[in-house]
Amino acid sequence: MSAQILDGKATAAAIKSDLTARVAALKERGVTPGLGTLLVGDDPGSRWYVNGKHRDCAQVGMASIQRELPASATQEEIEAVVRELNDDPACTGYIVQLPLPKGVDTNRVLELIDPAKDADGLHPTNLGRLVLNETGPLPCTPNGIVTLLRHHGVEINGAHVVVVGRGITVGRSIPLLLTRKSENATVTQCHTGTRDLAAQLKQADIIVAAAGVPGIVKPEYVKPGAAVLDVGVSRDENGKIVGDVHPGVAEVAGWLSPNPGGVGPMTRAELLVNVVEAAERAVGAA
Ligand SMILES: Nc1nc2c(c(=O)[nH]1)N[C@@H](CN(C=O)c1ccc(C(=O)N[C@@H](CCC(=O)O)C(=O)O)cc1)CN2
Repeated sequence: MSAQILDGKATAAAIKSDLTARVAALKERGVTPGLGTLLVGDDPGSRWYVNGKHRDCAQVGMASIQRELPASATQEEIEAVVRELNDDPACTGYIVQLPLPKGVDTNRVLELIDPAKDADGLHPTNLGRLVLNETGPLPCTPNGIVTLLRHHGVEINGAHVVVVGRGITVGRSIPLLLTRKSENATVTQCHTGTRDLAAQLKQADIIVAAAGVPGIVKPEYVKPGAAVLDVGVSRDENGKIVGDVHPGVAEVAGWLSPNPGGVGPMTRAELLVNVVEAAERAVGAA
């Protein structure tokens, strides 16, 4: 078997085309949605992602506000920029690029973001809304995964999804999305405390690999025909992306998200969706 591709690039392009029309409609009402980013430090990967987000904004006609601080920035300096973005009327929504440098209290920074401007959907208020089934911005990577599966007609309803990882941006929140009535999946969450990862993965109709451990999902752990989403981003000695999914999985899985070209572009597209929706909510168009 050779897995069919869960094409994140093409799916993200379709989302951005829809957003271009929605941004144009907002502009006709005198509102230009703007995405803000705060990058602290000079990690080349983080800078690449942030630049990509600003390129996406330009592509759909959105404004963008780019703020940067050196790796030596103090907690107070970072929080001061967060407060500025909260108060900036040109900024509809924004993100603080993660990870923040060692020594910074990430949770304190994330909690300071105005929940109405939380483009990542990671503020405790918005995660709480998700738990309570209330409307709000959804975490971008988990929402991108759900959209990618739906776009390719992969059945989520009734599926057994096994998530590997419990990080802030994906693992922690994706079970909340997948177990909503609208998705209706059964979710098992695996992490470093899981005794027999292989046994858990063998049960999965859908695998979300977000551990950040290269090749942790091996072909022999995957049920033939399963859908496999590779979220992990590690780099080899040449700087090439190495995902959490072993290349041999392509011979067993029914569906596979490439990495790059799968979940990454979807994360960026859903970020724009959150900002456009915030702007639409503000003018009463959502
Ligand atoms: N505040 C946040 N920080 C981080 C998040 C996040 O969702 N919010 N997620 C990751 C990084 N990330 C988004 O910021 C991200 C990762 C990957 C991509 C992407 O488009 N990747 C490309 C390949 C890129 C490459 O070649 O290096 C792909 O998969 O095709 C976009 C966004 C951590 N931080």
